[in-house]
Amino acid sequence: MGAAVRRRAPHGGHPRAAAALEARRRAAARDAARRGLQARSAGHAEPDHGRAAEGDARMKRQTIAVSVGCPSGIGPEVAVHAAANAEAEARCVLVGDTETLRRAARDGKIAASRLRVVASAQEIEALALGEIGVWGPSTQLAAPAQPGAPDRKAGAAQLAWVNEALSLVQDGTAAALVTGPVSKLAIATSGAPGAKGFSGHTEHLAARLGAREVVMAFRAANITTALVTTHLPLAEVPAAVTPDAVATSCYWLVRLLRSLGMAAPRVAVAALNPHAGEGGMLGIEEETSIKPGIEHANERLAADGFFAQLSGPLGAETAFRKQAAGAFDGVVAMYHDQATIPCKLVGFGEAVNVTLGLPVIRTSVDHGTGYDIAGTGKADPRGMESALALALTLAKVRGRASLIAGTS
Ligand SMILES: NC(=O)c1ccc[n+]([C@@H]2O[C@H](COP(=O)([O-])OP(=O)(O)OC[C@H]3O[C@@H](n4cnc5c(N)ncnc54)[C@H](O)[C@@H]3O)[C@@H](O)[C@H]2O)c1
Ligand SMILES: N[C@H](C(=O)O)[C@H](O)COP(=O)(O)O
Repeated sequence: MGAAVRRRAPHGGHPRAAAALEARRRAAARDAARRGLQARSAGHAEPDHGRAAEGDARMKRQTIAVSVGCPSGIGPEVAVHAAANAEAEARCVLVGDTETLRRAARDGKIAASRLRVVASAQEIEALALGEIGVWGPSTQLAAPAQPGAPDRKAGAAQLAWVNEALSLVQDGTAAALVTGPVSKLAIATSGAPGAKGFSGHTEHLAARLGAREVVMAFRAANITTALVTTHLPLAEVPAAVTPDAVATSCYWLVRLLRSLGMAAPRVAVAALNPHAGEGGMLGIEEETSIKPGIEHANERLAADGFFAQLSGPLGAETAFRKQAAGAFDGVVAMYHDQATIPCKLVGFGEAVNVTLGLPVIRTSVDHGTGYDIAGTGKADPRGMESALALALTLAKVRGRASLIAGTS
Protein backbone atom coordinates (compact mmCIF):
# COMPACT_ATOMS: atom_id res chain seq x y z
CA MET A 1 0.00 0.00 0.00
CA GLY A 2 1.41 3.40 -0.92
CA ALA A 3 2.46 5.45 2.06
CA ALA A 4 0.35 8.38 1.00
CA VAL A 5 -2.84 6.36 0.94
CA ARG A 6 -2.24 4.14 3.94
CA ARG A 7 -4.87 4.64 6.63
CA ARG A 8 -3.47 5.35 10.05
CA ALA A 9 -4.08 2.63 12.56
CA PRO A 10 -6.80 3.72 14.97
CA HIS A 11 -5.06 5.37 17.87
CA GLY A 12 -5.42 4.09 21.38
CA GLY A 13 -8.22 5.42 23.48
CA HIS A 14 -10.75 6.24 20.81
CA PRO A 15 -13.67 3.85 20.77
CA ARG A 16 -14.01 1.91 17.51
CA ALA A 17 -17.57 1.89 16.31
CA ALA A 18 -19.16 -1.36 15.18
CA ALA A 19 -18.81 -2.15 11.49
CA ALA A 20 -21.89 -0.90 9.73
CA LEU A 21 -23.04 -1.65 6.22
CA GLU A 22 -22.31 1.91 5.23
CA ALA A 23 -18.78 1.66 6.58
CA ARG A 24 -18.20 -1.50 4.55
CA ARG A 25 -19.52 0.19 1.44
CA ARG A 26 -17.21 3.13 2.00
CA ALA A 27 -14.27 0.86 2.65
CA ALA A 28 -14.92 -1.01 -0.58
CA ALA A 29 -15.03 2.23 -2.56
CA ARG A 30 -11.89 3.50 -0.84
CA ASP A 31 -10.10 0.25 -1.52
CA ALA A 32 -10.95 0.59 -5.18
CA ALA A 33 -9.55 4.12 -5.16
CA ARG A 34 -6.45 2.96 -3.35
CA ARG A 35 -5.89 0.14 -5.79
CA GLY A 36 -5.88 2.73 -8.53
CA LEU A 37 -3.47 4.92 -6.65
CA GLN A 38 -1.20 2.01 -5.76
CA ALA A 39 -0.95 0.98 -9.35
CA ARG A 40 0.36 4.41 -10.17
CA SER A 41 2.82 4.82 -7.39
CA ALA A 42 4.99 2.60 -5.32
CA GLY A 43 5.63 5.38 -2.82
CA HIS A 44 3.57 8.51 -2.55
CA ALA A 45 0.43 8.68 -4.64
CA GLU A 46 1.64 11.18 -7.14
CA PRO A 47 -1.11 12.69 -9.25
CA ASP A 48 -1.08 11.39 -12.78
CA HIS A 49 -2.81 13.40 -15.48
CA GLY A 50 -3.69 12.24 -18.93
CA ARG A 51 -5.00 8.71 -18.49
CA ALA A 52 -8.22 7.99 -20.32
CA ALA A 53 -9.74 5.86 -17.57
CA GLU A 54 -8.95 8.44 -14.98
CA GLY A 55 -10.40 11.11 -17.21
CA ASP A 56 -13.69 9.22 -17.23
CA ALA A 57 -13.66 8.82 -13.46
CA ARG A 58 -12.85 12.51 -13.09
CA MET A 59 -15.90 13.48 -15.08
CA LYS A 60 -18.17 11.34 -12.90
CA ARG A 61 -16.91 12.67 -9.58
CA GLN A 62 -18.90 15.00 -7.35
CA THR A 63 -17.19 18.01 -5.83
CA ILE A 64 -17.59 18.37 -2.08
CA ALA A 65 -16.71 21.73 -0.51
CA VAL A 66 -15.29 21.33 2.99
CA SER A 67 -14.98 24.25 5.41
CA VAL A 68 -12.23 23.10 7.74
CA GLY A 69 -13.35 24.69 11.00
CA CYS A 70 -11.23 26.24 13.74
CA PRO A 71 -7.59 26.38 12.56
CA SER A 72 -6.35 25.67 16.10
CA GLY A 73 -8.56 22.61 16.43
CA ILE A 74 -8.52 19.20 14.79
CA GLY A 75 -10.65 20.27 11.81
CA PRO A 76 -7.79 20.92 9.36
CA GLU A 77 -6.04 17.62 10.13
CA VAL A 78 -9.17 15.46 9.90
CA ALA A 79 -10.22 17.30 6.73
CA VAL A 80 -6.88 16.67 5.01
CA HIS A 81 -6.88 13.01 6.11
CA ALA A 82 -10.45 12.40 5.07
CA ALA A 83 -9.90 14.10 1.72
CA ALA A 84 -6.80 11.93 1.20
CA ASN A 85 -8.88 8.81 1.93
CA ALA A 86 -12.00 9.98 0.11
CA GLU A 87 -14.00 7.73 -2.10
CA ALA A 88 -13.01 7.72 -5.73
CA GLU A 89 -16.25 9.51 -6.64
CA ALA A 90 -15.51 12.49 -4.37
CA ARG A 91 -13.40 15.45 -5.36
CA CYS A 92 -12.69 17.41 -2.17
CA VAL A 93 -12.02 21.12 -2.05
CA LEU A 94 -10.89 22.34 1.35
CA VAL A 95 -11.80 25.88 2.31
CA GLY A 96 -9.45 27.25 4.95
CA ASP A 97 -6.03 28.76 5.56
CA THR A 98 -3.58 27.31 3.03
CA GLU A 99 -0.55 27.24 5.34
CA THR A 100 -2.56 25.54 8.10
CA LEU A 101 -3.66 22.87 5.63
CA ARG A 102 -0.10 22.38 4.36
CA ARG A 103 1.05 21.89 7.95
CA ALA A 104 -1.77 19.43 8.60
CA ALA A 105 -0.72 17.45 5.52
CA ARG A 106 2.95 17.50 6.59
CA ASP A 107 2.11 16.38 10.12
CA GLY A 108 -0.16 13.67 8.73
CA LYS A 109 2.54 12.44 6.34
CA ILE A 110 0.44 13.20 3.31
CA ALA A 111 2.56 14.11 0.30
CA ALA A 112 2.62 17.85 -0.34
CA SER A 113 2.12 17.14 -4.03
CA ARG A 114 -1.40 15.90 -3.28
CA LEU A 115 -2.53 19.38 -2.19
CA ARG A 116 -3.35 21.53 -5.17
CA VAL A 117 -4.42 25.15 -4.79
CA VAL A 118 -7.36 25.80 -7.10
CA ALA A 119 -9.10 29.06 -7.85
CA SER A 120 -11.86 28.28 -10.32
CA ALA A 121 -14.48 25.69 -11.17
CA GLN A 122 -12.35 24.61 -14.12
CA GLU A 123 -9.31 24.01 -11.93
CA ILE A 124 -11.45 22.00 -9.53
CA GLU A 125 -12.80 19.92 -12.41
CA ALA A 126 -9.22 19.24 -13.49
CA LEU A 127 -8.13 17.81 -10.13
CA ALA A 128 -6.64 14.36 -10.67
CA LEU A 129 -7.64 11.32 -8.65
CA GLY A 130 -5.65 11.47 -5.44
CA GLU A 131 -5.31 15.25 -5.46
CA ILE A 132 -6.88 17.35 -2.73
CA GLY A 133 -8.14 20.75 -3.75
CA VAL A 134 -7.38 23.74 -1.55
CA TRP A 135 -9.58 26.70 -2.37
CA GLY A 136 -7.14 29.53 -3.10
CA PRO A 137 -9.62 32.40 -2.66
CA SER A 138 -10.30 31.28 0.95
CA THR A 139 -9.86 33.95 3.60
CA GLN A 140 -6.28 33.62 4.94
CA LEU A 141 -5.07 34.04 8.51
CA ALA A 142 -2.88 37.01 9.32
CA ALA A 143 -0.71 34.87 11.61
CA PRO A 144 -0.22 31.09 11.82
CA ALA A 145 -2.72 29.29 14.05
CA GLN A 146 -1.35 27.47 17.09
CA PRO A 147 -2.75 23.96 17.51
CA GLY A 148 -4.68 23.69 20.77
CA ALA A 149 -4.50 27.42 21.46
CA PRO A 150 -7.57 29.00 19.88
CA ASP A 151 -7.37 32.64 19.06
CA ARG A 152 -10.63 34.50 18.97
CA LYS A 153 -9.28 36.56 16.09
CA ALA A 154 -9.70 33.43 13.97
CA GLY A 155 -13.46 33.48 14.58
CA ALA A 156 -14.12 35.72 11.60
CA ALA A 157 -12.10 33.42 9.32
CA GLN A 158 -13.99 30.35 10.54
CA LEU A 159 -17.29 31.95 9.60
CA ALA A 160 -15.89 33.22 6.30
CA TRP A 161 -14.81 29.65 5.37
CA VAL A 162 -18.31 28.34 6.02
CA ASN A 163 -19.76 31.07 3.81
CA GLU A 164 -17.11 30.61 1.10
CA ALA A 165 -17.67 26.85 0.99
CA LEU A 166 -21.41 27.45 0.88
CA SER A 167 -20.94 29.80 -2.07
CA LEU A 168 -19.22 27.00 -3.98
CA VAL A 169 -22.36 24.91 -3.51
CA GLN A 170 -24.73 27.76 -4.28
CA ASP A 171 -23.01 28.57 -7.56
CA GLY A 172 -23.08 24.92 -8.60
CA THR A 173 -19.31 24.33 -8.37
CA ALA A 174 -19.80 21.81 -5.55
CA ALA A 175 -22.59 19.31 -4.97
CA ALA A 176 -22.54 19.45 -1.18
CA LEU A 177 -21.14 21.27 1.82
CA VAL A 178 -19.29 19.46 4.60
CA THR A 179 -18.33 21.49 7.63
CA GLY A 180 -15.47 20.98 10.07
CA PRO A 181 -15.82 21.85 13.75
CA VAL A 182 -15.88 25.53 14.62
CA SER A 183 -15.73 27.36 17.92
CA LYS A 184 -19.16 28.91 18.31
CA LEU A 185 -17.76 31.31 20.91
CA ALA A 186 -14.88 32.48 18.69
CA ILE A 187 -17.30 33.17 15.85
CA ALA A 188 -19.97 34.79 18.01
CA THR A 189 -17.46 37.16 19.59
CA SER A 190 -15.46 37.91 16.43
CA GLY A 191 -17.37 41.02 15.45
CA ALA A 192 -17.61 39.75 11.87
CA PRO A 193 -20.78 40.64 9.95
CA GLY A 194 -23.45 38.02 10.66
CA ALA A 195 -21.44 36.47 13.50
CA LYS A 196 -23.23 37.96 16.50
CA GLY A 197 -25.27 35.31 18.26
CA PHE A 198 -23.80 32.48 16.13
CA SER A 199 -25.01 29.33 17.87
CA GLY A 200 -24.16 26.73 15.23
CA HIS A 201 -23.98 26.03 11.51
CA THR A 202 -27.57 24.79 11.47
CA GLU A 203 -29.05 28.10 12.55
CA HIS A 204 -26.52 30.14 10.55
CA LEU A 205 -27.16 28.29 7.29
CA ALA A 206 -30.93 28.42 7.79
CA ALA A 207 -30.78 32.20 8.24
CA ARG A 208 -28.30 32.75 5.41
CA LEU A 209 -30.29 30.63 2.97
CA GLY A 210 -33.68 31.85 4.13
CA ALA A 211 -34.81 28.28 4.76
CA ARG A 212 -38.38 28.07 6.02
CA GLU A 213 -37.80 24.82 7.87
CA VAL A 214 -34.57 23.36 9.10
CA VAL A 215 -33.97 20.23 11.14
CA MET A 216 -30.76 18.99 12.78
CA ALA A 217 -30.28 15.25 12.38
CA PHE A 218 -27.55 12.73 13.18
CA ARG A 219 -26.78 9.43 11.56
CA ALA A 220 -24.60 6.84 13.26
CA ALA A 221 -24.21 3.11 12.63
CA ASN A 222 -27.56 2.10 14.12
CA ILE A 223 -29.01 5.41 15.32
CA THR A 224 -30.58 8.03 13.10
CA THR A 225 -32.24 10.86 14.93
CA ALA A 226 -33.76 14.26 14.21
CA LEU A 227 -34.13 17.00 16.79
CA VAL A 228 -37.17 19.12 17.52
CA THR A 229 -35.07 21.79 19.28
CA THR A 230 -31.36 22.47 18.76
CA HIS A 231 -29.02 24.90 20.49
CA LEU A 232 -31.39 26.12 23.16
CA PRO A 233 -31.08 26.42 26.93
CA LEU A 234 -32.85 23.43 28.48
CA ALA A 235 -35.21 25.72 30.39
CA GLU A 236 -36.60 26.99 27.07
CA VAL A 237 -37.18 23.57 25.56
CA PRO A 238 -40.74 22.76 26.74
CA ALA A 239 -42.18 25.92 25.19
CA ALA A 240 -40.34 25.23 21.94
CA VAL A 241 -41.73 21.70 21.65
CA THR A 242 -44.81 22.77 19.70
CA PRO A 243 -47.00 20.54 17.51
CA ASP A 244 -45.58 22.25 14.41
CA ALA A 245 -41.99 21.73 15.49
CA VAL A 246 -42.64 18.06 16.25
CA ALA A 247 -44.39 17.60 12.90
CA THR A 248 -41.54 19.29 11.02
CA SER A 249 -38.89 17.02 12.54
CA CYS A 250 -40.97 13.90 11.89
CA TYR A 251 -41.54 14.93 8.31
CA TRP A 252 -37.90 15.67 7.49
CA LEU A 253 -36.60 12.59 9.26
CA VAL A 254 -38.90 10.47 7.12
CA ARG A 255 -37.58 12.24 4.02
CA LEU A 256 -33.98 11.59 5.07
CA LEU A 257 -34.72 7.91 5.70
CA ARG A 258 -36.50 7.62 2.37
CA SER A 259 -33.54 9.23 0.64
CA LEU A 260 -31.37 6.54 2.23
CA GLY A 261 -33.50 3.86 0.65
CA MET A 262 -36.24 3.15 3.20
CA ALA A 263 -39.58 3.31 1.42
CA ALA A 264 -41.71 3.07 4.57
CA PRO A 265 -39.55 4.15 7.51
CA ARG A 266 -40.46 3.18 11.06
CA VAL A 267 -39.98 6.21 13.28
CA ALA A 268 -40.32 6.48 17.05
CA VAL A 269 -41.19 9.89 18.45
CA ALA A 270 -39.61 10.33 21.87
CA ALA A 271 -41.46 11.81 24.82
CA LEU A 272 -40.15 14.93 26.53
CA ASN A 273 -40.90 13.90 30.10
CA PRO A 274 -39.86 10.86 32.12
CA HIS A 275 -41.97 7.81 31.33
CA ALA A 276 -43.79 9.71 28.59
CA GLY A 277 -45.40 11.97 31.19
CA GLU A 278 -46.83 9.09 33.28
CA GLY A 279 -50.41 9.93 32.29
CA GLY A 280 -49.93 13.65 32.91
CA MET A 281 -48.42 13.22 36.38
CA LEU A 282 -44.88 13.95 35.11
CA GLY A 283 -45.70 16.47 32.40
CA ILE A 284 -48.29 17.30 29.78
CA GLU A 285 -46.31 18.06 26.60
CA GLU A 286 -46.87 14.51 25.34
CA GLU A 287 -50.62 15.27 25.17
CA THR A 288 -50.52 18.95 24.26
CA SER A 289 -47.72 18.96 21.69
CA ILE A 290 -46.27 15.61 20.74
CA LYS A 291 -49.45 13.67 19.92
CA PRO A 292 -50.88 16.56 17.84
CA GLY A 293 -47.47 16.92 16.18
CA ILE A 294 -47.50 13.27 15.14
CA GLU A 295 -50.99 13.75 13.69
CA HIS A 296 -49.86 16.81 11.71
CA ALA A 297 -46.85 14.90 10.43
CA ASN A 298 -49.01 11.98 9.29
CA GLU A 299 -51.27 14.39 7.40
CA ARG A 300 -48.35 16.14 5.73
CA LEU A 301 -46.62 12.89 4.79
CA ALA A 302 -49.86 11.51 3.37
CA ALA A 303 -50.41 14.70 1.38
CA ASP A 304 -46.95 14.26 -0.15
CA GLY A 305 -47.59 10.58 -0.87
CA PHE A 306 -44.97 9.37 1.64
CA PHE A 307 -45.71 6.36 3.78
CA ALA A 308 -44.16 6.04 7.24
CA GLN A 309 -45.02 4.47 10.55
CA LEU A 310 -44.79 7.06 13.32
CA SER A 311 -45.01 5.66 16.85
CA GLY A 312 -45.12 7.62 20.07
CA PRO A 313 -44.73 9.44 22.24
CA LEU A 314 -42.44 6.76 23.59
CA GLY A 315 -40.14 7.14 26.58
CA ALA A 316 -36.85 8.36 25.09
CA GLU A 317 -34.84 5.56 26.67
CA THR A 318 -37.15 2.99 25.07
CA ALA A 319 -37.21 4.72 21.70
CA PHE A 320 -33.41 4.78 21.38
CA ARG A 321 -32.89 1.33 22.87
CA LYS A 322 -35.37 -0.18 20.43
CA GLN A 323 -33.86 1.68 17.50
CA ALA A 324 -30.40 0.42 18.39
CA ALA A 325 -31.90 -3.08 18.42
CA GLY A 326 -33.38 -2.57 14.97
CA ALA A 327 -37.06 -1.99 15.78
CA PHE A 328 -37.06 1.56 14.39
CA ASP A 329 -35.27 3.28 11.53
CA GLY A 330 -35.24 6.66 13.25
CA VAL A 331 -36.11 8.54 16.41
CA VAL A 332 -37.41 12.08 16.72
CA ALA A 333 -35.82 13.59 19.84
CA MET A 334 -37.18 16.61 21.68
CA TYR A 335 -33.90 18.29 22.63
CA HIS A 336 -30.19 18.36 21.86
CA ASP A 337 -28.68 15.99 24.41
CA GLN A 338 -31.63 13.58 24.26
CA ALA A 339 -30.42 12.88 20.72
CA THR A 340 -26.68 13.40 20.96
CA ILE A 341 -26.01 11.26 24.04
CA PRO A 342 -27.25 7.97 22.55
CA CYS A 343 -25.90 8.87 19.13
CA LYS A 344 -22.42 9.78 20.31
CA LEU A 345 -22.39 6.94 22.82
CA VAL A 346 -22.72 4.38 20.07
CA GLY A 347 -21.03 6.26 17.27
CA PHE A 348 -18.79 9.07 18.53
CA GLY A 349 -16.27 9.97 15.92
CA GLU A 350 -18.23 8.26 13.14
CA ALA A 351 -21.68 9.76 13.47
CA VAL A 352 -22.65 12.45 10.98
CA ASN A 353 -24.59 15.62 11.61
CA VAL A 354 -26.84 16.41 8.65
CA THR A 355 -29.03 19.47 8.18
CA LEU A 356 -32.42 18.78 6.64
CA GLY A 357 -34.66 21.29 4.90
CA LEU A 358 -31.92 23.51 3.46
CA PRO A 359 -31.78 24.11 -0.28
CA VAL A 360 -28.27 22.61 -0.18
CA ILE A 361 -26.86 19.36 1.16
CA ARG A 362 -24.85 19.91 4.32
CA THR A 363 -23.23 17.32 6.55
CA SER A 364 -20.72 17.68 9.36
CA VAL A 365 -18.59 15.78 11.81
CA ASP A 366 -20.29 14.90 15.10
CA HIS A 367 -17.34 16.07 17.17
CA GLY A 368 -16.00 19.43 18.21
CA THR A 369 -12.72 21.25 17.89
CA GLY A 370 -10.77 18.81 20.10
CA TYR A 371 -8.31 21.45 21.29
CA ASP A 372 -6.82 19.01 23.81
CA ILE A 373 -5.48 16.79 21.00
CA ALA A 374 -5.03 19.21 18.09
CA GLY A 375 -1.68 18.77 16.35
CA THR A 376 -0.82 15.60 18.29
CA GLY A 377 -1.84 13.13 15.58
CA LYS A 378 -4.49 11.60 17.83
CA ALA A 379 -7.53 12.99 16.03
CA ASP A 380 -9.60 10.28 14.42
CA PRO A 381 -10.57 11.27 10.85
CA ARG A 382 -13.41 8.75 10.53
CA GLY A 383 -16.08 11.29 11.46
CA MET A 384 -15.01 13.53 8.61
CA GLU A 385 -14.80 10.52 6.29
CA SER A 386 -18.35 9.55 7.24
CA ALA A 387 -19.54 13.13 6.72
CA LEU A 388 -17.99 13.13 3.23
CA ALA A 389 -19.50 9.74 2.44
CA LEU A 390 -23.00 10.76 3.51
CA ALA A 391 -22.75 14.04 1.59
CA LEU A 392 -21.78 12.06 -1.49
CA THR A 393 -24.66 9.60 -1.01
CA LEU A 394 -27.17 12.42 -0.61
CA ALA A 395 -25.74 14.29 -3.58
CA LYS A 396 -26.26 11.22 -5.75
CA VAL A 397 -29.82 10.79 -4.49
CA ARG A 398 -30.51 14.43 -5.08
CA GLY A 399 -29.30 14.02 -8.62
CA ARG A 400 -32.22 11.61 -9.09
CA ALA A 401 -34.89 13.40 -7.04
CA SER A 402 -34.77 16.19 -4.51
CA LEU A 403 -35.46 14.23 -1.37
CA ILE A 404 -33.84 16.01 1.51
CA ALA A 405 -33.44 19.56 0.39
CA GLY A 406 -36.17 22.13 0.77
CA THR A 407 -36.56 25.39 -1.02
CA SER A 408 -35.64 28.75 0.34
N1 LIG B 1 -19.69 20.75 14.06
C1 LIG B 1 -19.23 21.68 14.90
O1 LIG B 1 -18.89 22.77 14.50
C2 LIG B 1 -19.11 21.35 16.37
C3 LIG B 1 -19.64 20.17 16.90
C4 LIG B 1 -19.53 19.93 18.26
C5 LIG B 1 -18.87 20.86 19.07
N2 LIG B 1 -18.35 21.99 18.51
C6 LIG B 1 -17.61 22.98 19.31
O2 LIG B 1 -16.34 22.41 19.67
C7 LIG B 1 -15.89 22.99 20.89
C8 LIG B 1 -15.43 21.91 21.85
O3 LIG B 1 -16.54 21.10 22.19
P1 LIG B 1 -16.48 19.85 23.17
O4 LIG B 1 -15.24 19.95 24.05
O5 LIG B 1 -17.79 19.73 23.79
O6 LIG B 1 -16.34 18.57 22.24
P2 LIG B 1 -15.12 17.96 21.41
O7 LIG B 1 -15.75 16.97 20.50
O8 LIG B 1 -14.26 18.99 20.79
O9 LIG B 1 -14.20 17.19 22.47
C9 LIG B 1 -14.69 16.20 23.37
C10 LIG B 1 -13.60 15.13 23.59
O10 LIG B 1 -13.57 14.25 22.46
C11 LIG B 1 -12.27 14.22 21.88
N3 LIG B 1 -12.40 14.19 20.42
C12 LIG B 1 -13.19 15.02 19.67
N4 LIG B 1 -13.07 14.71 18.38
C13 LIG B 1 -12.20 13.69 18.29
C14 LIG B 1 -11.65 12.93 17.20
N5 LIG B 1 -11.99 13.16 15.91
N6 LIG B 1 -10.76 11.96 17.48
C15 LIG B 1 -10.41 11.71 18.75
N7 LIG B 1 -10.89 12.37 19.83
C16 LIG B 1 -11.77 13.35 19.59
C17 LIG B 1 -11.58 15.50 22.33
O11 LIG B 1 -10.20 15.35 22.31
C18 LIG B 1 -12.19 15.70 23.71
O12 LIG B 1 -11.46 14.96 24.67
C19 LIG B 1 -17.07 23.84 21.39
O13 LIG B 1 -16.80 25.18 21.05
C20 LIG B 1 -18.27 23.32 20.60
O14 LIG B 1 -19.27 24.28 20.41
C21 LIG B 1 -18.45 22.26 17.20
N1 LIG C 1 -25.05 20.03 17.89
C1 LIG C 1 -23.86 19.63 17.22
C2 LIG C 1 -23.20 18.49 17.94
O1 LIG C 1 -23.46 18.27 19.10
O2 LIG C 1 -22.38 17.82 17.32
C3 LIG C 1 -22.87 20.77 17.15
O3 LIG C 1 -23.05 21.66 18.20
C4 LIG C 1 -22.78 21.41 15.84
O4 LIG C 1 -23.98 21.98 15.44
P1 LIG C 1 -24.02 22.70 14.05
O5 LIG C 1 -23.99 21.64 13.00
O6 LIG C 1 -25.30 23.43 14.06
O7 LIG C 1 -22.86 23.61 14.01
